Amino acid sequence: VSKIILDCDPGHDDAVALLLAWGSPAIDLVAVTTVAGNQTLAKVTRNALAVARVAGIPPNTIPFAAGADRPLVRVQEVAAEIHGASGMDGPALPEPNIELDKRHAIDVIIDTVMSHPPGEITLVPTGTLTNIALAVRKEPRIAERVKEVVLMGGAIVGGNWSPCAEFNIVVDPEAAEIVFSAGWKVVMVGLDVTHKALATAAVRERILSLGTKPAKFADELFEFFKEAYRISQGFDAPPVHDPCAVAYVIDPTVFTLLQAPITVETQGKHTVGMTVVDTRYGKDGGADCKTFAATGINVEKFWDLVVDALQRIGDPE
Ligand SMILES: Nc1ccc([C@@H]2N[C@H](CO)[C@@H](O)[C@H]2O)cc1
Ligand SMILES: [Ca+2]
Repeated sequence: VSKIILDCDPGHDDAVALLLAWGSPAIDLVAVTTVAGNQTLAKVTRNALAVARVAGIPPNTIPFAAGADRPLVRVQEVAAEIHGASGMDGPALPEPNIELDKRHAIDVIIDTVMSHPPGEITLVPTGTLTNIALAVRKEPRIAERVKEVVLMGGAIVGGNWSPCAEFNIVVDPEAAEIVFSAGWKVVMVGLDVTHKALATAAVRERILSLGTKPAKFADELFEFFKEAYRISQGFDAPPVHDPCAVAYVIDPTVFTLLQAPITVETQGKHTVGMTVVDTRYGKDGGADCKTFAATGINVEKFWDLVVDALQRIGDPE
């Protein structure tokens, strides 16, 4: 069982990542932290607590903590055209029943990592990397204590916020550069694979047939996400990015990886936020390469994990 901290900005797909992490028997969700990204910090935090209620996460079990409310250097950008004004438009959101932890998210991350043996905690960021960058700057020792960082973000080729930059990276590229160069193992689950994790009609039928409230909630998320993605990016079905990072932790064989140096462009006029994956060094990425990029995904196995997790969550209320 993998112990993870989910650092997220719910976000329709972050919500599915949280449901997957909570429902999967292969994951021990030890903390949830939020970061400004898809929407403002207040909105994504409220959304995270609403998803926790849907998932039936009992109060006083897992710390939920809010983190950075803006990027390190640049002006905050949100993705309202995809996630709506609330950050999770579509389903009615239940009232939260979990009180936020008093600590800042980065202190929950640091305290959790430093209080567990080395190599036990996996960080799973599915939003901007502001919290992760601040945490490793405040307590550099987490870089050698964390098992690995498995993040949804970036792309080997392409982008969704510019022709060559993905939202989570480009909104805070300075934070991303800190994370990719901190010395810990980083697995980048980027658009190359997440754009294949589509919530098609068949997938939604499978999920709805579970007949539970969390399944219905997920389908209502997909309905809004589908329309937003159709209008803004011309997709027939919405790519559900964030649960791909959690799925990698559950079963790495669902993905194929490329070991290669990855750096983040922070100066480019046309290329800022690009994750530059250096494929010149062949299969092991050259000496002491700690960064990996996902190149392939078994989409059927991915959705099996999501359906299984929702099935195990059942109907908590
Ligand atoms: N257009 C768009 C913008 C942001 C996101 C969010 N950022 C990542 C994908 O770019 C995911 O974490 C998702 O929550 C998705 C689509
Ligand atoms: Ca996200």
